[in-house]
Amino acid sequence: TFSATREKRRHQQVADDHLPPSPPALPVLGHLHLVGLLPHISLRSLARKHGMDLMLLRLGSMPVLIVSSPRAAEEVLRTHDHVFASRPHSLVAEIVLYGLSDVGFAPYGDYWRQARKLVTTHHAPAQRQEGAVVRMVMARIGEAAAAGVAVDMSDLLGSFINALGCRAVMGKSFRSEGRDKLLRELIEDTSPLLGGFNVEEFFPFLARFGVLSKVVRAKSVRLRRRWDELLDRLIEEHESKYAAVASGDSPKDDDDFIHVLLSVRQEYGLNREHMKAILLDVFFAGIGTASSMLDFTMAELMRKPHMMEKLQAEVNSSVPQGLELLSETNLTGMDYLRAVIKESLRLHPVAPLLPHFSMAGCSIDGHTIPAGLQVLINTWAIGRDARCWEDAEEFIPERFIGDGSAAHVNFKGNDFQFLPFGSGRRMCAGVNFGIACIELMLANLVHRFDWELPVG
Ligand code: HEM
Repeated sequence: TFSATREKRRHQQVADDHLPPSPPALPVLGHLHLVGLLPHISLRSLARKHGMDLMLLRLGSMPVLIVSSPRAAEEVLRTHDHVFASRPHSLVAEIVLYGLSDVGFAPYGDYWRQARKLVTTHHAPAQRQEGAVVRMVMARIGEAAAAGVAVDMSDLLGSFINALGCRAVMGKSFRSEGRDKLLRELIEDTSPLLGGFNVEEFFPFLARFGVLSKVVRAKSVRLRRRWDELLDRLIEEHESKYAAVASGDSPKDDDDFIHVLLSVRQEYGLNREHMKAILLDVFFAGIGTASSMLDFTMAELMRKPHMMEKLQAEVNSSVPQGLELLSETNLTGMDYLRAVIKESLRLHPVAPLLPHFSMAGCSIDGHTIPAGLQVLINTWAIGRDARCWEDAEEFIPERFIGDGSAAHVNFKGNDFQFLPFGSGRRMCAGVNFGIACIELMLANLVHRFDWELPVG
């Protein structure tokens, strides 16, 4: 028995020797104190010192693999995609997302596969709603411009994407009873909890005893109640309308996403909770991401007026004179517009750390990667990796066009130095819709108005 134990320890030692490198850790906290308020930035600094490709941290009691280079990201998202295609468990997501019945946080498996298929195949109605919403935003900017007052672009772009998302999901009733505002508030309150670095997630043994989890759990339960109130009402209204249309008592006038969910409910075996979780996903994934992305793009362009002018020249020369509102069909051949959006996604990815989870053990570059490991892919660091990008920290859209150094690089998940939508099985399910919204809005904003930062 003694020699068997010694042999086991020796094997363990050999396996540990092959783990990815780690910085020195503190007792209990591990490396948690090194993470800071902007984890993607501090993790890049740590990776530079301790493991440019892979680095193993212990955050509280949780081992977490940090992936910081395009090469290592390709190993995780392509070579071993089948191993890493799950998500780490999250206490908050479990409560807010109805036991992980959504797509984004669902563990890998049949439910996730079906829910993802549903979102990717049936989300299209949204694309037909854009015109009305763009018109609304342009009118609001027009009023501010006429009065000569500054506009809060973050607020305006947020409300644009919010309105678009609401219309796509809820249909024509999206503004009644201030639901669009309520939804925006709910998203703003939920995002920090769902997207945040909650300490409790790294101390599951404490959470089990209820030491740390009480506050987060209480907050999550309160949020979930508020979501329930809104989503139940929306679904019930749609159900009665859906029944009236099915019995021929009412004409079919709406093909929003809730209607789509109702129509495929049986086919996909969806219950009410599944529907609510999938709706939440579409709100979160679609609304927060696109508006933050537009925000960064406008900020970059206003800081570089010559690029703003170049973009305006491209847009103005491509559309018929006198056209007030551009639609998707006017956007063909706008290479600079696309390059500006790519460059903005490179420097400011909306999901700077992609969360994955290893379902089995594997080996990467001779390192042992155990099963059950949380993985964070630092797409922010990868998009600024000086080994793949010239003047990596500079905003230079030209790199993506003509004979620019990244002219061939795309965000479809095949170029691992550029992962704004991820790659592999868990890649974003709304790339085309997201990009279409951003292109349309940006083109309209620069076509219709001249922009500058207010003094100071
Ligand atoms: C500019 C806009 C958007 C950006 C930058 C973006 C980015 C991302 C990223 C980085 C991921 C994680 C990928 C990974 O873990 O490897 C993701 C996942 C996801 N996105 Fe998007 N997204 C955008 C818009 C949308 C829209 C409009 C939808 C609406 C349907 C959407 C639906 C999803 C879903 C459902 C997932 C989870 C996929 C899964 O876990 O299987 N996204 N997105």
